[in-house]
Amino acid sequence: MKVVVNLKAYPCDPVEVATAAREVSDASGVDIAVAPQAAHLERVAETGVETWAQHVGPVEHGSHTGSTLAEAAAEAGATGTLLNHSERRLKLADIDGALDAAERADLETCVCANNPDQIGAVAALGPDAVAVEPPELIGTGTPVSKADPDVVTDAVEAAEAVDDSVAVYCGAGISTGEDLTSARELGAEGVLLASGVAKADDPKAALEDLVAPL
Ligand SMILES: O=C(CO)COP(=O)(O)O
Repeated sequence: MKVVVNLKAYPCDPVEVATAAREVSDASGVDIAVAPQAAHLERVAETGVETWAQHVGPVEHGSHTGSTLAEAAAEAGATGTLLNHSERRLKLADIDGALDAAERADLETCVCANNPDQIGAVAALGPDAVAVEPPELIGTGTPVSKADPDVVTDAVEAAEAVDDSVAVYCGAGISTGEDLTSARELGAEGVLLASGVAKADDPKAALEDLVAPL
């Protein structure tokens, strides 16, 4: 199972979370990536943790003020990127352009989507992974794997029908080892989570709990 910890714009210490993630990943052998704010990519990458951008734009070098250039994210140490997060929605053409940008910069990609139909559509664009995250469960602490397990199994089916080489992750409300195990039993190959770690009093303990059953 892959674990991607999205720090969003939460007021946590990105280096503390990244260091904890690297230590837990090293101790457990579980692949854990951290996606901080773009301005924190370099400091997070310096901890040695697998570092992802939260977004890159469908742009090349040029006149694109305020964009996140895939090459700049890679130079800062990112090796992957989320795209089309529910809080950073893109038009289909821009997802396609951002995937091209990520490929140019050699970034692993995970395209998020709200539901299984959208998962099928974005899987067709050829990302490395897709992640189904029902927006109404994001940040609630109620895991998608319990509240809406069909969303996960239907997303796995939808992606497989289009391209079975695309990994399927799920997210929203995931915070415990039990949530992770249920996600795996439903066919997910990874999870995306945020508040369960970024808002935890002890992010390292939260990560240890998360990977304990693996
Ligand atoms: O949006 C998410 C991960 O990208 C999920 O957020 P929560 O883990 O806070 O529900």
